[in-house]
Amino acid sequence: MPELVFFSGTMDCGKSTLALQIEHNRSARGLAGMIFTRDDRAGQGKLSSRLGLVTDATEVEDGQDLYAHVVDHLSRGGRVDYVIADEAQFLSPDQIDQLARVVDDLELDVYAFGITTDFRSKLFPGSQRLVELADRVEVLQVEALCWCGARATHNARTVGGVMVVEGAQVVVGDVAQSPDEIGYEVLCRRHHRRRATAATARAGALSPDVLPVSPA
Ligand SMILES: Nc1ncnc2c1ncn2[C@@H]1O[C@H](COP(=O)(O)OP(=O)(O)O)[C@@H](O)[C@H]1O
Ligand SMILES: Cc1cn([C@H]2C[C@H](O)[C@@H](COP(=O)(O)O)O2)c(=O)[nH]c1=O
Repeated sequence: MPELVFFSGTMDCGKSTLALQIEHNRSARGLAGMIFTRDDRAGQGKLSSRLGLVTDATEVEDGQDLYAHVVDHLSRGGRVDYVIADEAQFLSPDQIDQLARVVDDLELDVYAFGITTDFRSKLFPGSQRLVELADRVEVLQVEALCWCGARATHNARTVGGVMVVEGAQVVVGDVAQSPDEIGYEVLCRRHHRRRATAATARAGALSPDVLPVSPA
C-alpha cells in the first residue's frame, strides 16, 4: 500500500540527507521521483544536505496545487513513481492535503521531511497537518545533541548566541551562523525552556561565583 510518511526531527538531524539517500536508491533502480522543496538554504529549486550533497527540485510556490502538478506531469507523458517533499514544514496545510491525495488517488508513496516545531516550540501549520494525515511519523535515528549531551528535541533561534522568542515564524537560516547573524541551535527541552544556549551556558560558567544570599 502506498504511504504518506513524515520523517521529522530537529534541525541538523539528517532529514535532507535521508531524502537524498531515498532518491538515490530509487533512481539507481530506474524509478523516477518528483522532488519538491521550499526555501532550502542552498537556494531556489535545490534540495541540499550539510554533507555536501545537492539535487535539483521543484520549488513550491504559495498556493501551488501539488496534486495538480503531479497529475499535469503525468498527463504530459512524464513519469512519477514516488514523491519527496523536503522542508515540508514550509508547506501549507492545503498542500499537505494534496500530498495525501497523491497517495490515495495516484497510489504513489510520498516521503515528507521537516521539522515539527518552530523556535517557540509551536507546530508549523504544515507539520501539524502532516502529523494529522501521515500513515507513519518517523523520528530520525541519528540524534542531534544539546550542548549538555542530552538528545536535542527543540529548535532555538539565536542572535549573537542568545535565544530569542520574538519574530516571524519563518526565517531561513542555519545552525552554524556567525555570531552577529540570526542562527539556530538545537537544545533539549530543559535548556530550551530555560533559554540556555551553548554561549550563555559558557558565559555563566566563566562568570565569578555569586556569594550565597542568606534568607531575609
Ligand atoms: N563534517 C561532517 N561529518 C560527518 N557528518 C556530518 C558533517 N556535517 C554534518 N554532518 C551530518 O549531517 C547531519 C545534518 O544533515 P542534514 O541532512 O543537512 O540535516 P537536516 O536536513 O535534518 O537539517 C548532521 O546531524 C550530521 O550527522
Ligand atoms: C526553528 C525554525 C527554523 N526555521 C528554518 C531554518 C531553516 O532554514 C529551516 C530548517 O532547515 P533544516 O534543514 O531542518 O535545518 O527552517 C524557521 O524558518 N523558523 C523556525 O522557527
